[in-house]
Amino acid sequence: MFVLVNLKTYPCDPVAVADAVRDVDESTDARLAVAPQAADLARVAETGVETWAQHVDPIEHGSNTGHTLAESVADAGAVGTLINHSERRLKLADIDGSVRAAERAGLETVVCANNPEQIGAAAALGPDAVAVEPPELIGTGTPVSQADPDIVEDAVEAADNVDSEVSVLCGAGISTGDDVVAAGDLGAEGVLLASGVAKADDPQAALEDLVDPL
Ligand SMILES: O=C(CO)COP(=O)(O)O
Repeated sequence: MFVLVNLKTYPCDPVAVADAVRDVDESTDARLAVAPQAADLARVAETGVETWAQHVDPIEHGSNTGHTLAESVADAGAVGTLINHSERRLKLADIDGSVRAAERAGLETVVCANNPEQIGAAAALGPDAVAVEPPELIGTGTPVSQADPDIVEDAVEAADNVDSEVSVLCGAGISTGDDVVAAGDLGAEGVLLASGVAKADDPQAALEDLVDPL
C-alpha cells in the first residue's frame, strides 16, 4: 500500500513530520511519502523522505507570476505531485495541462476527484494514479473506507474501465491501520491522508499505527 501524507497548510513542523515518515517507511513494506507546501519541498526532500508536491500548474517556463512550475518542484526534490485536490480544484483542461507538465518534469501524478464519475474522467487523462476523496468526509476523522465503501469500489471499477494501468487511492478521514486495511480490501492501492498525521500530537506514533497491520 502507498500511504501519502498531505500536510496541506497545517501548522505542523514539515521537517519533523518528514523525519517521522522516513523513519516509519524504513520499518515497513508499505510505501510512505509526504506532500508539504511548495515552500517547504526542498528542506523536506533533504530529509531523504519520498517527497510530493501538493499541486503544479499547467504552465512552462515563462511569464507566469505566482504559479508553481513542475520543473521547479522536481528540482526541489519532489518525485510526484497531487493534482486537482479538493482544496485546489482545477478546470478539466488545466488538470490535463498539469498532468502533462508533471510528466514533462518526470513527476509521478495522482489526480484527485470527488466521486467515481470524476475518477473515470481523471483516469482518461493518463495519470499514474487517481484518488477518490469525498469532500464531505475530508478532515472529519470518519474514514471513507468505512463510511462510504461503495464510493471506493465504484472508483476502482470506474478507473479500471477506462485504463487498468491507473492505480486508485482513496482518502478522507483515514487515520488508523484498520482504515488502511479496509481501503485495500475495497481495491485501493493506497491512501491519501492529512489530519490523522499532520494534526496528531505524535505524528510518528500515528504513522506507526497506520502501517502496523500492513
Ligand atoms: O484531503 C485529504 C488528503 O489529501 C484527506 O484529509 P484528512 O485525512 O484530514 O481527512
